[in-house]
Amino acid sequence: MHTRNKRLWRNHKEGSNFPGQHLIYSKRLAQSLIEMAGIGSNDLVLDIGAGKGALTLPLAQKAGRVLAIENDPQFVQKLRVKLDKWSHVTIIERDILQVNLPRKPFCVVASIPYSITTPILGKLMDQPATPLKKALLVIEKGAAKRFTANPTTNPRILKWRMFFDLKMGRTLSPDHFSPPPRVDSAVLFINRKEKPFIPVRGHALFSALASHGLKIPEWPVYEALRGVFTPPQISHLLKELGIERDFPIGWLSIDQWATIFHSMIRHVKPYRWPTRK
Ligand SMILES: C[S@@+](CC[C@H](N)C(=O)[O-])C[C@H]1O[C@@H](n2cnc3c(N)ncnc32)[C@H](O)[C@@H]1O
Repeated sequence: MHTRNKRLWRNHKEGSNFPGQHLIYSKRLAQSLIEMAGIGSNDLVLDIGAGKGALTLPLAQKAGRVLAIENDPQFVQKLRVKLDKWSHVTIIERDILQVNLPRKPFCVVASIPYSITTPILGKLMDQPATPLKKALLVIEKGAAKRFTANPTTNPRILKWRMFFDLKMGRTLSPDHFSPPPRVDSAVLFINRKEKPFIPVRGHALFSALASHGLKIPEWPVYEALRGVFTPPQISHLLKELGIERDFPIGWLSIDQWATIFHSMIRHVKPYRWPTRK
């Protein structure tokens, strides 16, 4: 058997029965992902779904501190053996969705379980006060496209993008993983904006505004926001946005959403502001 096929077969046999355990087997790929992430010796880095440590070990060589989170006991055992001598690596045997995130600034470099991609991203970005600096995630390519689409009609993604830049990087074909997933994967970069588009304390109000406005994304902006802005305020807003009266709300850019939010704070009486149902 060809060496690579042998390795694939061995990994396949050793892998547990849980779906989503598609392990990176190329050291070169792991190394290049970590280089792309730009991790340095002062960084605290989370490896979410550490598996057998494909990313954890090279991360340990670069980062100041690594938290490797993995909920499969067999993989955790392997991680403990592999990372025994690295005292700045902590292995956390838990479901990532139950883990308390660090209170000080941290980065993430991870090839995550695809089935819980949105909950993981939510955990990292729903509360913009969470001190996430940046992340490089390997996720399903379709999901990476959805999170980075412009425009987006998803209020949750819109809110994330008030605080973070989301960019899609290189595509990774299934043969980069063992066992290979059925779909292409891609790198997703998340970087905290130097200056957020809206203040952190306004994030819940922004969510309410975006959910209210995007109930029917095909609606024109004036129609979709009628319950919040008065007719004269809408006319003023359309000028500020540089759009025609019948422009569909679902076509607005991230910047235009920030403009709507600021215009609401400045001109609309608080009793008219939308609240999250
Ligand atoms: C796509 S694999 C990646 C493994 C490793 N990072 C690699 O690249 O080789 C995802 C890993 O997440 C783990 N995992 C799945 N659900 C998890 C959860 N809720 N919390 C923590 N780890 C989880 C799986 O056991 C698996 O090891």
